[in-house]
Amino acid sequence: MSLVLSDVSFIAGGRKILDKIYLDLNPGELLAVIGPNGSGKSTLLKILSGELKPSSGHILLDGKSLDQYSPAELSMRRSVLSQESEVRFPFTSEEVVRLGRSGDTLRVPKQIEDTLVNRSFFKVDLDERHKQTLFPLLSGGEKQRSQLARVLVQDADPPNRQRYVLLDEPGASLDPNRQHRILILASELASEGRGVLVILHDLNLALRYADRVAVFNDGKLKECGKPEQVLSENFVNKIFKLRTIKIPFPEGKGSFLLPLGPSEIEESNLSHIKIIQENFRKKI
Ligand SMILES: Nc1ncnc2c1ncn2[C@@H]1O[C@H](COP(=O)(O)OP(=O)(O)OP(=O)(O)O)[C@@H](O)[C@H]1O
Repeated sequence: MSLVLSDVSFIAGGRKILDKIYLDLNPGELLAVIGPNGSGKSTLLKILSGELKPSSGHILLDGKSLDQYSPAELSMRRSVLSQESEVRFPFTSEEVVRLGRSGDTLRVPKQIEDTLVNRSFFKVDLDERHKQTLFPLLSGGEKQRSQLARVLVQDADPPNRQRYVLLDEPGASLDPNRQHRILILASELASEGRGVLVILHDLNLALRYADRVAVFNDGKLKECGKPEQVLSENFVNKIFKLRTIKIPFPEGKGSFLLPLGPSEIEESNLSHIKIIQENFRKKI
């Protein structure tokens, strides 16, 4: 049982946006997808969710081709947070969240739906005031958390639990505290048995929370593996053109990447950075 991309390419506007991708998302894991702007991450998510059809290749959802599922069947198996989260209608935040259960196959008695809605709002740290606020009047971070609550509300208790949760930059508008909390929430969803894919730009969130990281560049999957192994200083420099220092936490509890600046910085401007780097290394 998994969500598998096999030899998937996507061509649009005369360009290969995704090039022969093999990737799987397994129940119980948090997979971070990272890569520079325009590297194909959101396109990948749209293909995995069934929103876009690949130009070639196959997608298998629990052993069956994705296009053999009806939209209603798909909505019971996977939930999706896309990058675009604007709502143009004058809906309250609560009305937007309830849309997450509007599919025929997701209908439940009102009392159960209310419990799911309240639980989802609680998980994303939104209260009664936010619920009743018109969506367009919410702050950017509140809109993003409402949309995440809409994704969470699609999920029910076993046996109707979603198998796969696909999140495109869920922390993009969030403050640093909430960025961590969203990743903790994503980890919990994974530890309850779901396969969770999260597109991220913060390499340190990937290092800290992901079980695996898939790195895209120019439409190609460059690496996929344990974040600690994949995200070396050299690799990050090569893919993101970003100089970093990798600093280990004590007692082998992972590490984080200290960003120093774009690799285009002239060597002569790096003397102070080299001193910081040396000092760190001496301390550790
Ligand atoms: N339908 C399309 N027609 C033409 N070009 C497209 C189409 N869809 C995506 N692209 C292009 O494909 C590239 C990858 O887009 P995508 O949104 O997948 O990148 P991304 O890695 O998610 O970027 P970001 O980090 O900026 O969100 C971009 O250059 C985009 O303009």
